[in-house]
Order: sequence, then structure tokens, then C-alpha cells
Amino acid sequence: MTSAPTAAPPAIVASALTKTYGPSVALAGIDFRVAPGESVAIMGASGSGKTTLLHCLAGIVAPDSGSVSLATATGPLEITALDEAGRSRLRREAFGFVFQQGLLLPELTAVENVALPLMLTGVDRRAAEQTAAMWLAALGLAGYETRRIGQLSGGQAQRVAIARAQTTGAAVVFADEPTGALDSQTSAEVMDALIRSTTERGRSLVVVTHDETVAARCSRVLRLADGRIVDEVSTR
Ligand SMILES: Nc1ncnc2c1ncn2[C@@H]1O[C@H](COP(=O)(O)OP(=O)(O)OP(=O)(O)O)[C@@H](O)[C@H]1O
Repeated sequence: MTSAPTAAPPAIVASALTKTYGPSVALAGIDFRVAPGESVAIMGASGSGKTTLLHCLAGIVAPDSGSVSLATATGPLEITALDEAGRSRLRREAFGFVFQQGLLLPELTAVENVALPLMLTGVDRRAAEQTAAMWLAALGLAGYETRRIGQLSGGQAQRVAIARAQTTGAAVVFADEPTGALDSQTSAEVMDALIRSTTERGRSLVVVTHDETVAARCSRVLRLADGRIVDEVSTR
């Protein structure tokens, strides 16, 4: 008798990542892993390689050498071995993204913005908007479904961006300065919403930030300098 397969926990493992841009060494050999349910902050001075690391982990940029693999229910999937079409599909289906300016579509309503990634994976509009409304409610935005993005505050718009990153059930959410445009009170609220909505479901969060108070809310903080990890602290 065969037992039912157990789903492998989603996690990313990166080994010996390097990336140069002409004379600039962005990544000089980085080993990184993120466990399910973990939130990791990546800090470091401007130019230390934070965004490049995030982009290599998420399959946006191909490293010059090294590997990145995503644990899936059917075993590890080597992201660095995929072609651009494969990486693009993985980004749509397995990853969620939150950027400093939410990159929401201003001509769409909140619920349409959040439903869009699901519709791109083939879910019909009605079902996608139902899921989107559920995520908006989970992020404290019930009643805001039909507002256009320009009719929301910065913090509300960022929560729409977080809802959008969650709808496809992303294994890993990547965030690059997600609170960079917000005041400190709103930043704390948005960060808590981002961490809670991601890690409560056993998903992983990787966030690039310059803000120590944002980083302190994560379960681990990495510091980069000149493309290397120079410090790593678990906060709990
Ligand atoms: N597309 C690119 N073309 C050329 N050089 C690049 C490119 N992207 C990054 N770099 C260089 O790689 C290095 C690391 O850049 P990266 O954006 O990863 O740093 P960062 O730590 O995220 O910086 P910041 O905090 O200023 O956003 C820098 O020297 C940068 O100039």
C-alpha cells in the first residue's frame, strides 16, 4: 500500500550566488535559505547587493554562477536551470511581489487589481474576484473593493499590493522596500499585515529594507556589504 505523498514545505535554497555588472560586483558568493513560515530582512548600504539578491532568488535576474532552488511538493525545482519563459511562469504561480510603490494599475479597482494575478493563471473573473475580496477583507480593506487606487491612502494601496501578492497562494513573497513611501505608524501596520498574511500560512517572506524597525519585525535579519553576507541575526 502506498501512503499519500506529504507536501514538501516550500523553501528557497541558494548557493554560491555571484553576479557582476561590468566592473560592479553585485553578489560575491552568497549562500541563503529561507524556511517555511520564516520572514527574512535583507539590509545593507546602498549598492551592497540587496535588490540583486532578491531578484536572483525570485528568478527575475539570472546569477552569473551559483544556484537557486525552490522546494515544491514534487521535489526541489532548480530555478537557475529554467529558461526565461519557465522563470516567468514560476514568478506568476509560485511567487508574490510587493514593491515600494505598489505598481497597482490605477485604472482598475482594488478588487480588480488583486484578482488580476489569479486571472493570469486561468481562473475565471468571478472566482478570482471572490478570492480577491477575501484577501482584501483579511487585510482590513472590506468595503474598499470598488475604489480605484488613486482613491486610497498610501497605506491602503500598499495593503492592496500585499493582497495581490497573496492571491495565487505564493510559496514565497518578495518585498523590496515595501514601506519606503509610508510614515512610521503606517509602515508598522503595513509590515505587520505583510508578515502576518504571509507567514501565518507557512509561506516565506523575503524583504529588502533600509528601515531597522521594519527589519526588527522579521524573524531573521541579514546584512550585506559588497555583495557578501557580513552579519546574520535571528530575532526570535
Ligand atoms: N542593471 C544594472 N546594471 C549595472 N549595474 C547594476 C545593475 N543593477 C545593480 N547594479 C550594480 O550592482 C551593485 C548592487 O546593486 P543593488 O541594486 O543590488 O544594490 P542595493 O543594495 O539594492 O542598493 P540600494 O539600497 O541603493 O537599492 C551596485 O554597484 C549597482 O550599481
